[in-house]
Order: sequence, then structure tokens, then C-alpha cells
Amino acid sequence: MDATTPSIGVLALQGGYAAHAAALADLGQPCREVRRPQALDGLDGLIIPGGESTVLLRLLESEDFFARLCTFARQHPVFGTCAGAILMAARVLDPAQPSLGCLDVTVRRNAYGRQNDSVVQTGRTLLPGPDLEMVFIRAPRIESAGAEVETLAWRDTSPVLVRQGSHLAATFHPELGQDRRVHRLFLDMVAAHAS
Ligand SMILES: NC(=O)CC[C@H](N)C(=O)O
Repeated sequence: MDATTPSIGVLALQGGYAAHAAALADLGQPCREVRRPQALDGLDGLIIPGGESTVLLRLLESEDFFARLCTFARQHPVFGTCAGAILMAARVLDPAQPSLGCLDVTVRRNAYGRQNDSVVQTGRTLLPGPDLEMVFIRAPRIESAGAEVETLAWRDTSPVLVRQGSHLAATFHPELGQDRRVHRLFLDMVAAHAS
């Protein structure tokens, strides 16, 4: 790791953090597993993985972790997938629950229904290259997004990959596929934020 390698953290309290670490390793990017708020210090960016947002919220109750994460997210690039996207959203439905509020979207949890709990689907994207293959697992749906939010990929007509400034969120799991374009984008956002 040289002086120009950014310091990336992956919130490692619960859920799919190991797959994100592996996706970053594919890109030659090391990461720090974040299990306590002190581990946020010195990071240039953070990934919040999928899992179960209610469990994540409970685990964030200790040591003022939630408040420290809010402060970090206001000042640094953050990429959330699925439960991570729910945590980033300004508004959460079904049911309403606390969130970091760093992304101006409304998300509805588990919005695709039981038959469709998990599905792999290909969708249109503005990322350079072919359509994106997207793995959805009990995914939330982005019901509305503020004017500052840019949609970068869609499932049918719903936004599934969105960016607002240095915040990126996916309702699917790019870490579980082979395509590294979404993680590459996040690393580019971290580099742009640092410069
Ligand atoms: N794969 C996921 O992260 C699912 C998210 C989960 N349904 C939640 O509400 O937190």
C-alpha cells in the first residue's frame, strides 16, 4: 500500500462485509473492518454492507456508534448496499426506523414481496459498459429521490443504484457478482473527494 492508496473501511458488525472486502481486494484495494467507532478515525471512505438493518441499528447503539457514524457520513464518501442503503436513506418505510439520513431518498423495506425475495436481474445502467447483472436479496425499493440524487441503474423503472455527491447506494448486491464497476466507481468517488 503506497501513500496514494485510500483508507477504506467496511462496517463489519453484521451481514455481508466479507464479500465487500473480497470485492475491494479484486481491485487491489485493502480495507479495514470497522467494529467500533474508533476504527472510523482516519478512513477516507466507508462501505455499509447488506444484512438486516434493524440488527445493524441495534448493534450501533453502543459506544455512541450511531452518532459517530452520522458525523462520519456527513463528511466522507459512503457506499451502502441493501441494508446499508436503508441505513443511509433520509426516510425509511415499512416500518419507519432511524437512519443516517445522508442520502435524500425514501426507501421501502422488503418491497418486492415474498415470491420475489431474491432474484438476479439484468438492468440498464449509466455506468460505462454493458447492462448490470444485479443480485437482489429481500431488497428495499427506492420510492422517491430528491433532485440532487442521480440514478445510475434501474430495475424495470425503479432506481437501484443512486449517487448524491460522495454518497452511493445500491439496493442490490454488487459485491456478490463478478462485475466490479460499482466498487470501482466508489473508489473513484473516494479519490475525487480526497483531491
Ligand atoms: N439483503 C439485505 O440487506 C436485506 C435488507 C433487509 N431486508 C433490511 O430491511 O434490512
